[in-house]
Amino acid sequence: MYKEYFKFYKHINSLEQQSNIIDFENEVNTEFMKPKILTSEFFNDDKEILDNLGLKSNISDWKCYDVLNVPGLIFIKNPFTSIGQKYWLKRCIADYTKKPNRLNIDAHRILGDGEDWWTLSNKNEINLKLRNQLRWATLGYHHDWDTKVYSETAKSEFPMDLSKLSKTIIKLLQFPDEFMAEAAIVNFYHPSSTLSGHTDHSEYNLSAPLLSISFGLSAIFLIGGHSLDDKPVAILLRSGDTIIMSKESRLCYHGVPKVLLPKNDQYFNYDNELEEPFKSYMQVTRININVRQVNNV
Ligand SMILES: O=C(O)CCC(=O)C(=O)O
Ligand SMILES: [Fe+2]
Repeated sequence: MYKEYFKFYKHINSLEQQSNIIDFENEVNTEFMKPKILTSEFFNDDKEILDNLGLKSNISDWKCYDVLNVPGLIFIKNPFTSIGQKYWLKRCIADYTKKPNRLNIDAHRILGDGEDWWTLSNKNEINLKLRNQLRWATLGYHHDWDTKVYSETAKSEFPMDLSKLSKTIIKLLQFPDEFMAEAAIVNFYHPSSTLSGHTDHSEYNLSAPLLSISFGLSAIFLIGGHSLDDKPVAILLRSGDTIIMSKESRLCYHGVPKVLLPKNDQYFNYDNELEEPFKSYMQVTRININVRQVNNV
């Protein structure tokens, strides 16, 4: 079932007549989602912390939902300020892609000693091709995509700011345990990119939630059950939208069958006031930051 739906959504060209896609921009459809009430305590005490992390500091601006078809899946409608989005985008593009973090293009040996992907991609026209070759960066524990294991020998320091952001969002959602951000994958998508259905099961701690933040182009996120035979639901993710995979949903099949160009998404919300070269890169890019706790405490 999952694969058939994936194929279907991969080939759609616009959102028109796609009434099956859950779109949190529209009226809240109580059949699919339940608004989640956050207590104001944290907000009142820590407005400054939220502001420093690029998050909206008023509780009334946070719109969170439980996705009823997928128990444990929480959707947060863009909790970032416009300044916050720009900050995180630039961190992903220009900083998290530097050593010691690992990139898919490391294997191609394109970057010389002391060279980094973003600086080199912007040096001249020829290197523009390099821009499109980056698909992912791993931070903290570097996930080995071949062996699918996290190893103590393949590990670098996890960025403090991203750790703080993840901990704060998890705390706001009133999860009982403190979240330890130990591994992250930053995915870079272009309009023709897809990510096929998979489960993230390599972490030793599978009861901790997984945090997934998207920026830039909108995309269809397809999430099913614990088996590929379960019927999936399609959710539209726009810039800033954040999802938490916890409890049952933590081990559900999920993927990205479609990245949408702005002209195909009437509610495209990304207010591209970036300076070059970030601006032109983000016109054709979706970034997803996937943060995981690896170990048990
Ligand atoms: O891009 C997304 O929204 C999902 C990424 C993902 O599932 C992963 O990196 O494991
Ligand atoms: Fe995943």
